[in-house]
Amino acid sequence: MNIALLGYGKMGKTIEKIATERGHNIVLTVDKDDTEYDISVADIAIDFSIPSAAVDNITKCFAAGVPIVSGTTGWLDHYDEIISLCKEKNGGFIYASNYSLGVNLFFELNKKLAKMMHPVEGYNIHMEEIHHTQKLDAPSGTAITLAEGIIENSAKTNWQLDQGDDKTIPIVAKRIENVPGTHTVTYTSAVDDIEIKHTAHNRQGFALGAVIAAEWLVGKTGVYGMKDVLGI
Ligand SMILES: NC(=O)C1=CN([C@@H]2O[C@H](COP(=O)(O)OP(=O)(O)OC[C@H]3O[C@@H](n4cnc5c(N)ncnc54)[C@H](OP(=O)(O)O)[C@@H]3O)[C@@H](O)[C@H]2O)C=CC1
Ligand SMILES: O=C(O)C1=N[C@H](C(=O)O)C[C@H](O)C1
Repeated sequence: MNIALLGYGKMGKTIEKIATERGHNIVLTVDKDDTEYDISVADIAIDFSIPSAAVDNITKCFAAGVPIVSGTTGWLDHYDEIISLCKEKNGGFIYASNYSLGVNLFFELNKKLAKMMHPVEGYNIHMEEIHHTQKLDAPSGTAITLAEGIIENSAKTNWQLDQGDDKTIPIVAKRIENVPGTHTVTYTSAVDDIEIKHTAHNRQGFALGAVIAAEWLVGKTGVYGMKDVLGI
């Protein structure tokens, strides 16, 4: 598979290593200053860039008929318009806030726990995410997906940074040097806590998941998620 990497930073470089080990070719890498390039040299694009570049990068892929695996977070205000554009252009698209197998299992566990806790009285929920200090968006995309999983399965209707109430899940976002990504969901009562936590030790799980998603998406059209890729 010939891959274009849109965003050649920490994730782009980790994906390059794993994709090459799996026998793929990186035919194009794009960073901030690369404005003139031909994306159609690639069978598939993988975007791990920055929030303000994601929509433009995805749009260019649809225009060129190149399916795209989108990993960049912090652009979801434009999600609905991107999905409409994908359908209009008959593009191929996967977005996941987190491509690691472990986090995708954690997403399912989180939904099941929220469903179990829904009828139980006396517990308050809060979430915490910790990432490295270069991260541009807060809360993390993964934290937003976790919050959405709780909202689908409880009486909560929204999330907010730092503050919560009966309807609102509070998410605390911490930035600490070199942390790849840690997410915790805690239910607290007067007598105990129930806590589920995912800790990424490095970026390899995210990168491997993105390459597996690209292998799955290549040659397809339509809008998909990691549940489709992993069959969970
Ligand atoms: N879904 C998932 O599983 C994961 C998602 N992420 C997300 O991926 C994104 C990237 O993370 P990470 O690699 O750590 O970040 P980095 O800052 O290390 O890399 C981002 C790269 O994007 C480049 N860039 C800037 N503008 C553009 C543009 N217009 N087109 C293409 N590339 C551009 C930057 O170039 P320059 O340095 O020249 O500015 C930089 O090399 C973030 O949004 C992060 O939240 C991260 C890990 C996992
Ligand atoms: O910026 C990061 O590094 C990460 N971003 C993603 C997110 O916003 O959830 C995924 C992972 O946690 C690492």
